[in-house]
Amino acid sequence: MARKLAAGNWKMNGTRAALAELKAIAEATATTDVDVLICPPATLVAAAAETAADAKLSIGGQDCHAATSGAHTGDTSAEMLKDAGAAAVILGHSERRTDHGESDITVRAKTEAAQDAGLQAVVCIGETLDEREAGDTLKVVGSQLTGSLPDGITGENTVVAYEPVWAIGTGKVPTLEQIGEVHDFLRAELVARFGAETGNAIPLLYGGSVKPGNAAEIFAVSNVDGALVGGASLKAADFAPIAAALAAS
Ligand SMILES: O=C(CO)COP(=O)(O)O
Repeated sequence: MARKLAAGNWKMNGTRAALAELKAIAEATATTDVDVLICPPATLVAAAAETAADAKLSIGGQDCHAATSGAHTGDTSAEMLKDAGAAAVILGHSERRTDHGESDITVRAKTEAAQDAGLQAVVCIGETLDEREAGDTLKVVGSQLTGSLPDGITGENTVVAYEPVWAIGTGKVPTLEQIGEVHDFLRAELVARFGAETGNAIPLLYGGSVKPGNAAEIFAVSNVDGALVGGASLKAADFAPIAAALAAS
């Protein structure tokens, strides 16, 4: 069985003032019986890790470079994130695949770098609306999964997040049947490639317009082990009920 994980992706939102909200999230989820991860922008990782030092909540980055160091202006290595107090890093988010042209090969190299640095990799995949309407969803996410995950991963160092691109920040959510179809498929693919023990231990998150009002029904879908939450992770009042719904599922 995979562990349950409520993860928040703050994207490019938040200055030091947002640390007060992080504290509120840590307090509001302190006794919630699921893993909780918040990924603030890189500028806040060190301060966030200090803020959450005594909390069970973990802090993660939103991207890392595949190299450990070197001439890569503007980039951050996995080792640097780890050094700043991060426990995890989101990789291959559709906004990075689109805005920065990241391919599965890039994401796979970053995933290896993250794991070498001792970070849990939260690897994101998901189809566009055109791909869904063409009936290609399983083909697309299957190929992203195969291409983005390196060999030798474990249920501790890897999380997979299914985020349909058309559901991100739009308020549109796939039907529960559509989510279930993809998650069951991903689970089967993971088990086929990594074996039953590892394949069943890798948490499968759903992401895309998860809110307090729809979280419980999404968490009831088979092979949904948690959520990667964008907008609703910015406020404790929204995020804490989502984590609570996961704990109750
Ligand atoms: O992209 C997401 C998380 O990585 C989802 O964002 P929203 O929850 O704002 O739709």
